[in-house]
Amino acid sequence: MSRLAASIEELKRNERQWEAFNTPGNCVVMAPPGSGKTKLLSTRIASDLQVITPPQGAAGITLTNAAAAELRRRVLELGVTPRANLFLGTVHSFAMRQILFPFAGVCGRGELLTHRIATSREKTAAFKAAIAQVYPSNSDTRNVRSTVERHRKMIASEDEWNLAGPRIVAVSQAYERELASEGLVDFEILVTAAVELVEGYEFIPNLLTAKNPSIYVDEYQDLSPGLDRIIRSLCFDGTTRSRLFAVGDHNQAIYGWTGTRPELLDEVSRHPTVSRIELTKNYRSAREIIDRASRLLGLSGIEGVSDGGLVDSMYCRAGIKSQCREAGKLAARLISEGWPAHEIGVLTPTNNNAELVVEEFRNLGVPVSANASPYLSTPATSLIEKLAVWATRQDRPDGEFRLSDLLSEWRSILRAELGDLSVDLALIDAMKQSADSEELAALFVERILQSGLGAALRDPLRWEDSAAVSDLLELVDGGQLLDWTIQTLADRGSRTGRVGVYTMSSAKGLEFDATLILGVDQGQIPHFSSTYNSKDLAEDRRKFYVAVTRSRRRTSIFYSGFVEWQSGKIGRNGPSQFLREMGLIE
Ligand SMILES: Nc1ncnc2c1ncn2[C@@H]1O[C@H](COP(=O)(O)OP(=O)(O)OP(=O)(O)O)[C@@H](O)[C@H]1O
Repeated sequence: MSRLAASIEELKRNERQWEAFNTPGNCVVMAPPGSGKTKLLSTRIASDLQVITPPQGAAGITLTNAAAAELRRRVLELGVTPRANLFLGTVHSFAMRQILFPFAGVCGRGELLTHRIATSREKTAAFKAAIAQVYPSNSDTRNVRSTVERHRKMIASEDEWNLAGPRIVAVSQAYERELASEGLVDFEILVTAAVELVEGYEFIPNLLTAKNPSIYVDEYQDLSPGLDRIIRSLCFDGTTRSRLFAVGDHNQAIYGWTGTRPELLDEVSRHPTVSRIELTKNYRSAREIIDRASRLLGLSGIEGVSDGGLVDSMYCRAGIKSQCREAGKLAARLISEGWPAHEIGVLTPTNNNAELVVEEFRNLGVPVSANASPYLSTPATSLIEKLAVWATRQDRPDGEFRLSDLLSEWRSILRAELGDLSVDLALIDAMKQSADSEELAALFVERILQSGLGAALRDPLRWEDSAAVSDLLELVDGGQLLDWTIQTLADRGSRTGRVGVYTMSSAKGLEFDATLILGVDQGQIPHFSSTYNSKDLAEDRRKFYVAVTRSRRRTSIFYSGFVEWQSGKIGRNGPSQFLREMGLIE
């Protein structure tokens, strides 16, 4: 039996999954963690592609590069061969590849394609200049940037901008002027332009729906309002329409700070043309994990398929470092008992905490791989990390990545012509020069850029990659990561045989046998700034719910009763209220 047939057989055994799989028109599936949303989506894409013939194709869209990579992996695993017109990627890349790149020029917005995406440092400089133009020098401007960014991300209406105030509007305009004067754009400018094109020119949705008779969306609850508008234009509003198959869970909406509204999923599921299907069976987590997590959100009725499981909490009196140590000891014990190291995930509230975990685990001799990253994970940055793994292990033929696989990723990013061996040779030459694992990461990244990646990133279609690699280079070349070596990069690329360390947000969509969650102290989780606002508190609770539901068999939670802030201040507010809500402490 083929993998696709086997997956379909599994769906058949779950009445609701089967109903969703066979829904002919628009369908929105709402379901809890581990209930097979991504499985359903990938099986449906693979199955539909058997009858969608070129030149028509399909678009599978999700929010982050990590989620897009996972969707692509699952679809290809079901026997689908990559083909032109099969788009599996992020919403941002959909907006760029399918809307701006083909249509911006003919709609008088061609300048967008000649601009470059600003790096983090360039955006910070533009904001600084914009704020200085609008606010007197002694003003408290701490929240100005985040307010402007939230409004820009949500493509705020005129009323919403007016509510924020004239100075916020002025900063936003000055910021865009600053970027434009340097020939730069950011993601929000591009997404807003894509929305304007789709909504303003009828021929664009007509052509897009002809090209993509079906549109599949994973994690709909995380789409920003602008991207929700693009999907609606294509699936509900036009004279021609794509069929929508979307999955999501409003209880896992964790990007509200970016202007996302979890209600959008509910709204789209109630559209008159949509069949709304709710799943209730969690295939991932054992009973105890489902029950404790459900208490957190006051949920009931989630079925499970396996009994048992463990959720426990550990008090570590000496603060976050002692939490890291205790978690390291527990991980070492689990590994010695036979739990695969890569099936243990350590989740932290912040990047800084994740770095502490890596340090402490290394001291204890626990193999560890850091995944929380201060730069965006995209195909190009993750290839650089994998190349670092290969460069540091080239003398060992049993290394984690085969050179042939890396070369094929390299060729795909460089869009190399078949038979052009010079691109392979340039990379192999760069690898040969990178044999010293203690060499600075900046030199390694520069070398990879000069070997062809730099030229490839000038292609406007590689805009996300280009921005992410520029961020990475800024950080290792004089920024916060100046001391990184090739080995540090390699430690991020290598997962096999290592405990993975993630921030709570970056672990979304992943699953582990055991999850160790650190820093669960009031002020940090929930964050003190969220405790004044019921909406923010609800989002922090959902973020913690996502963390707790990553595990199959064991969730262990670490706390100290106080938080040590980077400023040196200590906030003594006891353990997280969520531990009490889950019934783990009195
Ligand atoms: N009908 C089924 N039969 C057997 N296993 C299933 C079935 N549906 C899902 N699973 C398994 O359950 C696990 C969780 O599935 P999946 O990752 O698709 O869930 P999800 O709803 O996308 O989770 P999350 O929202 O937490 O990311 C996977 O290991 C998947 O193979």
